[in-house]
Amino acid sequence: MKVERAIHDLIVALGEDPDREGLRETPTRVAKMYGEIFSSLNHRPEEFTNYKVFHVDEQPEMVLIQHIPFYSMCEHHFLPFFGYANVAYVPRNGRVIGLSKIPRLVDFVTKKPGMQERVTTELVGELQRILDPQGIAVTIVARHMCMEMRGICKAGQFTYTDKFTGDFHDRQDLRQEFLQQTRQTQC
Ligand SMILES: Nc1nc2c(ncn2[C@@H]2O[C@H](COP(=O)(O)OP(=O)(O)OP(=O)(O)O)[C@@H](O)[C@H]2O)c(=O)[nH]1
Ligand SMILES: [Zn+2]
Repeated sequence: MKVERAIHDLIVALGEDPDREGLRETPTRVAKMYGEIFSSLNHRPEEFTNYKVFHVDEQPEMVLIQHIPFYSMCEHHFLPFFGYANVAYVPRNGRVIGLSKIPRLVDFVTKKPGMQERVTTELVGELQRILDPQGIAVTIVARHMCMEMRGICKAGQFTYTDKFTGDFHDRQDLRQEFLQQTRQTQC
């Protein structure tokens, strides 16, 4: 209700007519939309991400989910930034999580106002907390609408961020394998 009222007031403040046909239901629609794209707000990570941990007797060198699409909103302008995340980890003592949980984690850290750097480090932080693996690699490539449709107005630029911990930080061969495997990723 508060968001609906705020959007109604915004429409008026922008000089539009909140009662014209196309805008009449807009406050309700936008409130519903924010509920969807900011669905991680007001959730503590621990309650949202208490995923089951499985054990495998023999573990692979790395588990990599690549090209995970995401949409988020920049906290500076409330405009979208979107792209792909690549997430890998080296299990410790055969401890793994369900594959679907990695894209779920990406959704969790992107469905709130944020910055690409924080999305990158929060992904690492959450995976560390859940699995305490021997190493984590995260790369993100994204386009930022606040740089494309306003301000500096440069379309088609890609912003790349990464973070490597543990084995991915210490072992160049492993990091190279990860980077080679994910090289094609664009948004
Ligand atoms: N580091 C970082 N910056 C971001 C991200 N998303 C948007 N920004 C930047 O946040 C900055 C906000 O800067 P301000 O100077 O306060 O805002 P502004 O006057 O609208 O800046 P301009 O975009 O340069 O017009 C801008 O430079 C944006 O490009 C992000 O994910 N990471
Ligand atoms: Zn922005």
